[in-house]
Amino acid sequence: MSDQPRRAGARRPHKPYRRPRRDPARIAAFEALRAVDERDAYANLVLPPLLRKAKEDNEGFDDRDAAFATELVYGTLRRQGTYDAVIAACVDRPLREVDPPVLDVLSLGAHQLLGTRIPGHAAVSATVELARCVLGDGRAKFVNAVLRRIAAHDLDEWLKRIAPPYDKDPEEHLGLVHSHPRWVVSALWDALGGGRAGIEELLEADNSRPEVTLVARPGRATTDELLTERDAEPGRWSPFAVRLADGGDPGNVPAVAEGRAGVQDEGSQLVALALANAPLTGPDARWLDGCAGPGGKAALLAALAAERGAALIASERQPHRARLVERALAGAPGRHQVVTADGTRPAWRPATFDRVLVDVPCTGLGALRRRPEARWRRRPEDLEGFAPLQRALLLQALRAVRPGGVVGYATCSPHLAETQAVVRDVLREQPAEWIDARPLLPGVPELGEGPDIQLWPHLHGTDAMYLALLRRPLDT
Ligand SMILES: C[S@@+](CC[C@H](N)C(=O)[O-])C[C@H]1O[C@@H](n2cnc3c(N)ncnc32)[C@H](O)[C@@H]1O
Repeated sequence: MSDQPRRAGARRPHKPYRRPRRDPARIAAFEALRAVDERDAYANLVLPPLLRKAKEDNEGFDDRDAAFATELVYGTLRRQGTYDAVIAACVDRPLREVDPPVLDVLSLGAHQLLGTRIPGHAAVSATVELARCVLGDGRAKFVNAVLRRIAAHDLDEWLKRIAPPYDKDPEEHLGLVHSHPRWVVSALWDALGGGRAGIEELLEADNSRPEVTLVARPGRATTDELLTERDAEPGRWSPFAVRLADGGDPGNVPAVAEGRAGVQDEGSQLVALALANAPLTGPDARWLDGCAGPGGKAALLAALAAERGAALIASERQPHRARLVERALAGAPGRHQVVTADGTRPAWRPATFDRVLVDVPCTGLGALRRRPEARWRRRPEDLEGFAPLQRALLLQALRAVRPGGVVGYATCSPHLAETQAVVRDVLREQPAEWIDARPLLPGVPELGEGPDIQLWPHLHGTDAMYLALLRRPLDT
């Protein structure tokens, strides 16, 4: 071969330059992924303003485009572990050496190819156009080459190639097939117990979109009123719950706009209900929500307390979250007050309350359906950060309740280090009677062996909420 530079005339004729086709939905999805990646943003917070902007800037950008962009972002983030392994098998360098924006475009392409019904050729060409818009023509060629390799197999075939056999390494297998970090698979399995079928159902439930559930706050709205909404169905377990089937927009429900109803997972409703219904002898006049922000459970507790003539104090350490609690309680019946206070250094005297809820800060491993990026951001070390706070909040709750009164310890994580381990440790320091919470939720199956309860997305359709109910002994 000649080492003379080729004359221009000998080159293949250039195709005329064509501007890349702009697809506002895919561009919004890419920008959301960048924000999640670059500045640890939350997808559910960054996406709505991006979609509003896409609507303003692009005539014809409609609700279907917005739904498509949302599906791309949530689907890509949820399945990121699987897609990363597939992409790694298709590039000739370690993934950490691939530019993050390029990786985001590849992940969006992988999701369209392996996780949607978009035909392969359309998924590749639309993603290459996106790459041309947001990365430039040079890197779009790399994207094109990688996507063609990904498109050579379907998801099942890729899973056979990237995941070890179940029998060889069950946790790694499940982590890759169901796109969860290995340590999360391990922790969820420890909490759930049982064999392969249950954990697989749970991991898949984490990858599904949760229904929108409303709460009709007692005394302010009724489920009958909410059931007049389009595609509304009664809740499965909570007497206050109404589910909005696909496409339901709570923003359009008048009772929600007026604060008489709210958006609240049924698991959270059941926690508030179980605490309110725990048997109590003696007065039942003062209730405390010690970790109230943003106020979902406080709003339901306030309504339940008002029915009984009890007063609620809703306490929250962070001032901006305390303001959210104020907003959630605005217009609520009965007596209630919001205070900004650190629950580990209480602003009230010991033995003040008849019922206390502490819904403690946690890893949120029970709400992975809602926060698609959370599973990749959390680290096992986070547990060590939460542990002392969770113990301190429960200990102070047991001191704040009067002898004979009831404390509810709740987390939105089923991790045993955040649930039973905390309760057991605190009970060694501050003895209390562990009440069987299961009879307080009649009709709700599979609540575990008791006395505490653990809800699960795959069994109950709720977040994986945990609740332990503890009664302070009369002689303390
Ligand atoms: C899981 S969230 C509570 C959710 C709330 N119960 C609801 O249903 O809307 C935990 C809350 O505890 C608050 N928190 C964290 N540390 C606290 C402390 N030391 N004292 C009181 N609240 C605290 C957090 O700011 C957060 O708002």
